[in-house]
Amino acid sequence: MKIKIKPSILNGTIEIPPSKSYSHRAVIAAALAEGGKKSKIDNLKFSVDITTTTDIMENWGAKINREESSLEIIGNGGKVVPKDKYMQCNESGSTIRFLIPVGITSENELIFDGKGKLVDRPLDSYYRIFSEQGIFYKNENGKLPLTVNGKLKAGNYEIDGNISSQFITGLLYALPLLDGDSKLTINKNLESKGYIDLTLEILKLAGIEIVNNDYKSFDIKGNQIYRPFDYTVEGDYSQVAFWIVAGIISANKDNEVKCLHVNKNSLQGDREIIEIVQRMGAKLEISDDYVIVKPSKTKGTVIDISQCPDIGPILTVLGALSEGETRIINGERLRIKESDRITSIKTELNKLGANVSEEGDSLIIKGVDRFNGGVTVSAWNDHRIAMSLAIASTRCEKEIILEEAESVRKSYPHFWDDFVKMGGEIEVIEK
Ligand SMILES: O=C(O)C1=C[C@@H](OP(=O)(O)O)[C@@H](O)[C@H](O)C1
Ligand SMILES: C=C(OP(=O)(O)O)C(=O)O
Repeated sequence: MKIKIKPSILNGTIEIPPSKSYSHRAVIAAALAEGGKKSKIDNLKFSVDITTTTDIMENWGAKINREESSLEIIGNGGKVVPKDKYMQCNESGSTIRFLIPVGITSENELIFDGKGKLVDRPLDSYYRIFSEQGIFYKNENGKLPLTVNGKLKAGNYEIDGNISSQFITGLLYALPLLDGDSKLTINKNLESKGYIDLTLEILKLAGIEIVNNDYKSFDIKGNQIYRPFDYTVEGDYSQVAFWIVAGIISANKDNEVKCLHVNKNSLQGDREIIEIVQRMGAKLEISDDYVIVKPSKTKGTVIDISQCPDIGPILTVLGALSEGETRIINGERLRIKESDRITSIKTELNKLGANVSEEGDSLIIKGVDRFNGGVTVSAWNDHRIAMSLAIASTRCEKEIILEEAESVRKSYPHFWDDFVKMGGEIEVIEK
């Protein structure tokens, strides 16, 4: 979809959508629970990624009743018996990396497929385990589809912590279901650590016991049983980041953007957005479950993005409109998301008139007063790039055309409705 976005001033109150990361985890844990009793998950939105995970868990034997923004699940008792061995993971890294090990906690032949950049996103950490355990797997040139045939064995596992935390989450979900005890050791630096906290929180809620040895290793007893639970998903810090930046860069100093469902005490790693923008000089009013953002003059800073990669693109927008230089460092993992987010955000913001360059895995951003706009930009089929450019458009002099605007459906399908509700002006040029 191609849309025209007119420069506009965003203002008002926004309901932040539920956390995608918590939603995946809650659906999977509830779907693995002992049968009979229902789990209920409230405040769930069916983005493409969450629908993808839910569909697979249904295929694997969970009984699922979907409402508009909630879900009731009767679990499969921790035994994965697929109705169909083909799993379409679409573009969701979380889905495929969480579910590969879970799928082979029972002896199975499974085909995992994907779309877009997921076809190439790394899965080597699992291939190494398959080779060690003699589990059959096949993929052409290292790309999806991937066929796996076998069953995981309890024992010692090792994962590098600096590629994707999603492998660790996948194993933390799978290993409790195996016949014996396991130990998962994390080599190298653990990045995206906050996501492991979310995993441990939901596993605990489902009655799964894991001993966390300071994130260096995890002891996991086998033969554990997932218990049903009721759970309400909290607001998504990766998404609130867009609205926080929208409020900060607003050209009208009397504006206010109020973001609802923002848990002050959240374990989400992207909560870092609050501290980072405050450090840059943003004026925020923070309550237990909402944040009010006032337009503020911000100053460049150094941002280590290794623990909160998903807010990298929108922080680049803020840096590009802040005084002086902003450096976003340690961004290696940004390159293996839905797009290479270092290159995609740099390229598109520079088309608008920003001054962003790449230096290794860092973004070096020299602030400008405003963007020119008046050009066509692409979302690179990446939801976070689409939303970042939408927010950037509010400080353009001229309207912009955004290609692949539909990519927001991956995590935030009603983003454009919210954008318009907040005062944004868009026109669909090509469906
Ligand atoms: O576990 C999760 O829910 C996620 C982990 C992160 O990935 P990495 O650990 O690969 O950085 C993040 O980028 C992704 O959007 C969601
Ligand atoms: C990288 C993301 O998700 P995933 O890894 O689940 O595809 C994201 O939502 O930005």
